[in-house]
Amino acid sequence: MTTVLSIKNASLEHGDGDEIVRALDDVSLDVAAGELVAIVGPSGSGKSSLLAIAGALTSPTTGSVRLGGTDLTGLKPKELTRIRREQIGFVFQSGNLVPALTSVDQLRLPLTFGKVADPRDPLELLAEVGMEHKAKRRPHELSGGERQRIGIARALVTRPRLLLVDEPTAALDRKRSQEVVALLAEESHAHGVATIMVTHDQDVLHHCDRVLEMVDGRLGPVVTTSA
Ligand SMILES: Nc1ncnc2c1ncn2[C@@H]1O[C@H](COP(=O)(O)OP(=O)(O)OP(=O)(O)O)[C@@H](O)[C@H]1O
Repeated sequence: MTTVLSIKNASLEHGDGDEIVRALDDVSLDVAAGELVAIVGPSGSGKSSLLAIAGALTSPTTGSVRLGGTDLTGLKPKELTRIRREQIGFVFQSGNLVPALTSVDQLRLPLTFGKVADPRDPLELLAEVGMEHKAKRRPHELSGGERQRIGIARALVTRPRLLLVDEPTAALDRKRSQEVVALLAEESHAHGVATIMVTHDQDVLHHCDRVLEMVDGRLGPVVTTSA
């Protein structure tokens, strides 16, 4: 299987002098094309920090991050911005949609930020996530689960290699949570997207190909959950 993301021995420290917080401590993680990896762990354990280095939002203090064979550490901010736009999709807790835009326009928006080599067709993608009948709706006319589907579709419209998902079920009931994470698994498998999902939701872990736990900045196999 093709490795899309390869994090090697990454540490991330915040602050300086006496106030140093080690948010990531010697973390290594490979994620393959088509794989959905869940990261669980207590609050403050470093999950968001892991998404930040995987998403080229922050460089690790030590160690390396490679995406599609390119070493991100040492690239200039402008190059990192281009890589984020072209190769990485982000999905947030509550969809983070633009209030004034219809569903189909939410998907068109990322295609207006710069040239996209091989975009998905927004209407086809809406249909794939089961939302074609709500193409003209604005976010306030959608349920939480529907907004999350649109957020996922928007993140996929540029055909990213890597999808980073932060607590996608935080605002959803159990049934909608299942549907949203099942959709993430389907999309990752069908389109060869390497997906990392941070979650507190034990009930959705069975949709994931691997579950890892972050504890005090260190990443390892799950020891405290039943998954
Ligand atoms: N910009 C920053 N400056 C200083 N410390 C930070 C900064 N960002 C994060 N931290 C610290 O790094 C550690 C890891 O934080 P992180 O946000 O990655 O945890 P998390 O597992 O995502 O938490 P949560 O589940 O609450 O979102 C925490 O101790 C946090 O206080």
